[in-house]
Amino acid sequence: MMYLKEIVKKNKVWIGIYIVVGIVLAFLTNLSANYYQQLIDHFTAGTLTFRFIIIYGSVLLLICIGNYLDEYPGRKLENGIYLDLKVQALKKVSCIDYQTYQSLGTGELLQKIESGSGAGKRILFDFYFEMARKLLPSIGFSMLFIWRLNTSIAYAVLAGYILVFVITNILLRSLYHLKEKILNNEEQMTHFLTRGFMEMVTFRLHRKFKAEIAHANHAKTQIVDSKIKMSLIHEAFFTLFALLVTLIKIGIILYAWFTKSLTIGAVIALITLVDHAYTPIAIFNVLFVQYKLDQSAFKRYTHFLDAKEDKQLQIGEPLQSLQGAFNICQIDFAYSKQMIFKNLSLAIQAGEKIAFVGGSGSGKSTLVKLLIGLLKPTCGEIQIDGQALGKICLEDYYKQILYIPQESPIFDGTLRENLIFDKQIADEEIVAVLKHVCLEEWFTKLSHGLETKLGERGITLSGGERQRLALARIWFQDSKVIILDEATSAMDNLTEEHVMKAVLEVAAPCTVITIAHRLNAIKDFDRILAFHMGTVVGEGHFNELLADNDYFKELYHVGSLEE
Ligand SMILES: Nc1ncnc2c1ncn2[C@@H]1O[C@H](COP(=O)(O)OP(=O)(O)OP(=O)(O)O)[C@@H](O)[C@H]1O
Repeated sequence: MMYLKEIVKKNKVWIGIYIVVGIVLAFLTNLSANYYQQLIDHFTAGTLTFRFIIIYGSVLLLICIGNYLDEYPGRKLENGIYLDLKVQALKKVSCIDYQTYQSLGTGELLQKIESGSGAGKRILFDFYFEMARKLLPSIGFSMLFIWRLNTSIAYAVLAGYILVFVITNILLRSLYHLKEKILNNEEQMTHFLTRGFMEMVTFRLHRKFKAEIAHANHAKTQIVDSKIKMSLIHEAFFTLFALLVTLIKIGIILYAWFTKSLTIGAVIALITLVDHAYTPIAIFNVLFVQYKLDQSAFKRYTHFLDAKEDKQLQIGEPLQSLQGAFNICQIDFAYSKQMIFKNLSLAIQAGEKIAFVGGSGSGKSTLVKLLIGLLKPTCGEIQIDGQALGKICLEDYYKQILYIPQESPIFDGTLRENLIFDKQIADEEIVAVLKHVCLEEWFTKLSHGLETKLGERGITLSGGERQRLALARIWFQDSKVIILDEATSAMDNLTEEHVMKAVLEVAAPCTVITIAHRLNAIKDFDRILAFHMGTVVGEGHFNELLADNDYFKELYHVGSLEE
């Protein structure tokens, strides 16, 4: 509820207006029923006046105007709340803890956000606001007018309310179970859709789509069956409810007929008022059932909003001007139970060009993620320019470093966005940089130039083009530390050599940390660290390691054979 309270606080003025307008409208609607009774009675008694018709007409006119004016705050709040909840999800992603983020599935999460935002909007807008502005005032005002006309009928209407509540609560029990089933299956459905879309090539070549469609069909059947059952239960309630209202109306007519205590106007007004008193109850019941069911969808969404955050992104010691010296002091790190580093220590000088090499799974990418603060050591400390990395404000740190990840270095956006993000840089300057990364010719073929859309994960580019584009960012960012995780692995040898030369030139004053599998690419690096199962098993310049280190020699020869 904390998240909904925040939204209420943000929109308090409009919510206030919306509720007040609703209450006034509920009063006027019931008042009009009352005037209608008097109008009929005056009419039959021959005492109707022009003044009375004007007053009655004015009330009806005010209702029309009020209903129209009500639309503005109504639509503003309805759409605003739903979209605010979606924005909250993006805000959450911006500060979520990296390991928690890794444990989330895209498809299921998207469905959770979609269902949760809709549920949150309905909880506030369709339930709480409707209750405050329409249902409670309507019930209150109609009961008041019924009471004034006849107290016995008012008691009968109240007894009906109690009966309706009892039935609703019985129905809710079976509906909960169905709703949970629908939500689970809807999340599964989006999961199958998202993964089918993202893994199209793998699934097609492994002929997995048949099984995938069968899974999706199973989820579909479950959703459809559960939704039919839910509708049937809802409809059964409505039928019972319509019967109850009909019985009360017949009861009023019989009562008036036997007792002769009511005028024609009063009978008509009572029948209208019973509708005014019971329609909100019928609506309330639908909304209450929906509210209870929405709570389960909203809880699944708030579970994501409550996920662990990386507090260090905003809070921490300020980091002034970065020099780029790292000191890794006796760190331990494990992924759940898999120990990756035990008591690892090493130092990197400011301005040093250092490469991490080693077999697959030896921990190179994990170390890099520890150095950029995405992962946190379970023990020990990483220092940057003598300051504990675990205590500094990461936003300050990220302003001064550049990291090019192994997976998907290009995001869904234009070429310009992918190169300079939100900076303002002249086109000529951007195009000039493309020459350094051997993309000049490729660029001239683009029909939309810098505004060319690159597709999800840069799907319209070759692997080597993606990597060269990502490396071009080095020219646009004033970084003191550049970290590259296999940033040239998809390039041919010639292009790799040319691009790396240009990168090392522009990054001459910076600390450069790179992970490389192709060892020829790091011949000119100041120092190479060879990793094996989370420990450093070799350290030195390329030629030294090739001469003295068996593990490095093996990596080199196997790599050369592969090439
Ligand atoms: N998010 C994760 N959760 C659990 N285990 C992980 C996770 N990421 C990596 N690992 C495991 O940690 C170990 C080290 O992985 P890491 O990616 O650091 O290796 P690497 O040396 O960079 O390998 P490669 O050269 O193949 O990229 C591997 O055994 C890997 O399976």
